[in-house]
Amino acid sequence: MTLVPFEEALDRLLRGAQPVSDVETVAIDGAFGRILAADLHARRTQPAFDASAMDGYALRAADLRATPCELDIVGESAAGHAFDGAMPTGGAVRIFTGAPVPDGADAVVIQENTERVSDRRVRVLEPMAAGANIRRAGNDFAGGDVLLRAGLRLGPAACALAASGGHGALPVRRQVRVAVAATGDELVPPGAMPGPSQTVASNSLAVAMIVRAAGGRVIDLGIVPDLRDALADAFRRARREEADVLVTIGGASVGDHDLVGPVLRDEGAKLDFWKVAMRPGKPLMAGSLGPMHVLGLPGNPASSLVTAELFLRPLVERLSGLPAAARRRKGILGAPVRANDHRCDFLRARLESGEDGGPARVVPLDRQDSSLLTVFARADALLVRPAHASAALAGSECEYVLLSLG
Ligand SMILES: Nc1nc2c(c(=O)[nH]1)N[C@H]1C(S)=C(S)[C@@H](COP(=O)(O)OP(=O)(O)OC[C@H]3O[C@@H](n4cnc5c(N)ncnc54)[C@H](O)[C@@H]3O)O[C@H]1N2
Ligand code: MOO
Repeated sequence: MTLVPFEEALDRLLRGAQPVSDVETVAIDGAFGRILAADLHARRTQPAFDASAMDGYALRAADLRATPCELDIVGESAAGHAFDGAMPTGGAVRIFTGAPVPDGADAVVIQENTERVSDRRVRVLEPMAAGANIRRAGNDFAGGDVLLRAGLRLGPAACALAASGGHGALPVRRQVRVAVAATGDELVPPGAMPGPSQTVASNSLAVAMIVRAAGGRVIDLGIVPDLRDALADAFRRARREEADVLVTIGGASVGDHDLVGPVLRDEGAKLDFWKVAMRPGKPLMAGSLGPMHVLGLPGNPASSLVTAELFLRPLVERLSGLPAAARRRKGILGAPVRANDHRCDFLRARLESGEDGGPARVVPLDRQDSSLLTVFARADALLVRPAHASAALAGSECEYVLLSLG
């Protein structure tokens, strides 16, 4: 197979992805990061009453014609404990932030602008306008208002608004299920000490985190040895568990033990492309196995992580029904770069803040070998060098992709 250009590969992958439509209800404290499945209406009005915005005294602005002037304190209104009576002319009610403004009062004077004359009397030092320091009922929202629109990914403030609007549970789209299999006889799980000729399955851990950052749920297929039967079993398990996406890591190249492609074909997968004109990540594989999307990531650590960021993450977002995130940004090259060949390069790079809030300086890190996690862990971004790009000097414009949590 010839190398598919990067943009075309991404486009082909995403074009075939239909968002999941199943809806479920989750308790609001578990809704962070989930996607709202329907417009959410307020079940109540907030504030439900005219509320004081300050600590001070509720009064009638018209009673302050000549200041300083003294008013009779006729009671108290605290948050959670309203003043029951009506406030007479010339009266004042001691009031605290968030407390209901008593009937008859139309302004709140902050206590710094008063002097307490006695238990029963307060002197107001300055005149004030009606409405001052009062938050009107419905100032934030009224019952029936649309608080949040379907399709929104729920963050802390949106969940707080939903709770304030009277909701304890929310309708959300079900999470996209992503089965992740690390393949290779040499792999041991994180935390275990590898024996001779072994290494730690570090990629699957990071890929799972990228899936979760994109809003997906991980089905961990563990470490699968380079054996046809074991791979076939893992792929069948992914289907049984109704994964939307099957991700394999490693075994994607052309070696005798690179069995992911052959076993996928035996299991009936249709491979759309294998090998993309990009560096790292050339042996990336994409296709489908029944209703499941299949993405075979190359095993080298940087290759796995770059392809997970650039293909898996947008795929999970698309299947979740999220709008395409614009993660490409323009920056300024922080070091000169060579002319590029036919593979689009994604160089691990550090970001430095730009002058006067301008675009960031993108500094490619020294070593770009695809096995280097030390380099990746220092990177905030991937500097994009398109196929056949000419050499560029420090200070010229460039494009970069922000990494997860970067
Ligand atoms: N003759 C050729 N050889 C290779 C080519 C090629 O075109 N012709 N392409 C190279 C490129 S580019 C890449 S990328 C790698 C991809 O190889 P595989 O996807 O088959 O990966 P493996 O051989 O299984 O592993 C490569 C490397 O990564 C380590 N690995 C694998 N899985 C994990 C994991 N889950 N966590 C951490 N490390 C992992 C593995 O131990 C190997 O060291 O192929 C080149 N070869
Ligand atoms: O693509 Mo490989 O990913 O160059 O190491």
